[in-house]
Amino acid sequence: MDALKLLVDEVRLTPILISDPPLLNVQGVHQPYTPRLVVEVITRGGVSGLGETYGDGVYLDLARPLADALPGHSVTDVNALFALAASTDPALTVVAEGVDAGGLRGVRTADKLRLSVVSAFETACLDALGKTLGLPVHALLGGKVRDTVEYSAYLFHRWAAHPGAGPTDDWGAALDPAGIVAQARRFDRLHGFRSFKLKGGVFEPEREIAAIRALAEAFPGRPLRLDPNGAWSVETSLAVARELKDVLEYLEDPTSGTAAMAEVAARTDVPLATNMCVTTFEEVPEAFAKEAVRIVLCDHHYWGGLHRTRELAALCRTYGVGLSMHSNTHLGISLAAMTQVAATLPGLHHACDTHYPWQTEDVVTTRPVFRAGRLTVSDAPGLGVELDRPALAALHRRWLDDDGTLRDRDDTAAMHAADPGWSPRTW
Ligand SMILES: O=C([O-])C(=O)C[C@H](O)[C@@H](O)C(=O)[O-]
Ligand SMILES: [Mg+2]
Repeated sequence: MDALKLLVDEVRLTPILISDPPLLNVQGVHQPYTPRLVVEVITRGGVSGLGETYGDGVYLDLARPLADALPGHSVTDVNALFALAASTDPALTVVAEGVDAGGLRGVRTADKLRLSVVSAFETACLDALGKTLGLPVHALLGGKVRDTVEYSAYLFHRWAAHPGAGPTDDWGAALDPAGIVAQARRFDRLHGFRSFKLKGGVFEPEREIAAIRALAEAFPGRPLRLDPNGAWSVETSLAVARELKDVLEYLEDPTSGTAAMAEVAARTDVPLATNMCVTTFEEVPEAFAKEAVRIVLCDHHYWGGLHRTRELAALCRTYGVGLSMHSNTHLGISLAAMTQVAATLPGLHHACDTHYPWQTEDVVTTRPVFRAGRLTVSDAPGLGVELDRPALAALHRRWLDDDGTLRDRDDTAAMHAADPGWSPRTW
């Protein structure tokens, strides 16, 4: 193997806007179109590797200088990406810290944003390396321990249509327990998902408890999760846990922050999971010491890539904490990366989240097919996906044509289109 062929020759960044249904969450409603960034790394050997991450302006500001700095580095050198990203980071001082409006991903820090950018570059480098060597990405991570990866259905309260213009679909509204059960039945029929996660924090807890109860009745014995993204007080969380203790696989981020999660955890037997209070390695020691969570949702976008996802998995294994996987709105490149890394994690005992079934547009040539809620782990070189260049160009054109309103995801702003006085609620 000629090592020179593994040097990065060019990096292409393509911001896109993809259609998204009017899914409701504690922060508001999904915009009709949401930004994603496609990262393409081309080696001197002429091989192209793909990665995907958040596409809002703050991510683009971090991605552009990293893309400029990467040529000349080897796609084998993924550990060096972190230092390279830090050294080329122009935005550190201007990133506002606080709660991320769109992503519901816990406290927002410049570091987390940078890791999410690095993750797409790491994935692209591993894809290029795998394609060059004729090996799947899972082989570069030490090999798969399973041939299929299980995903769960991601249920949302939702409107039938976006207010004003926007993409449409035939799912209809789901605003009550019957609507959620109908949605679950359709997911079950279409994709065979065994477990169901309901996005909560939208309506008063009683209505969401009723939706979970209705699911338990419609699908006896199936794993059920409820995730209000930290919208409840400690007492409300405990009341919900009491009501649903016999049917929940886990309760995800019922309340905000490690201290409050630890208080809930100490007073209920329902396992608590998180993708909000443990989102960085720095947050792990306190959360594990306080036994605030029994399950951490990994996410290669948050944690800085596929290798770091494996590091998180090792930590969880060490401390007897379970592992699941989080998902935000994403396309087929990220789904392939999620599946490749999930295939290598021995301690992954919960079905992974994925928004993918809600996404009708993609930049890969072949849509992955869920069978019995599972994806087969690809053994093709790299991630096993190919870029659909005309689709990428069309979605990029949409991004170019946008006047800037949709280029930064803001679920609260999207909600204001329907209800100008709306503000996020807590119970
Ligand atoms: O906590 C979670 O599972 C998420 O934040 C997933 C997504 O961000 C979801 O809630 C959304 O996009 O509305
Ligand atoms: Mg969550």
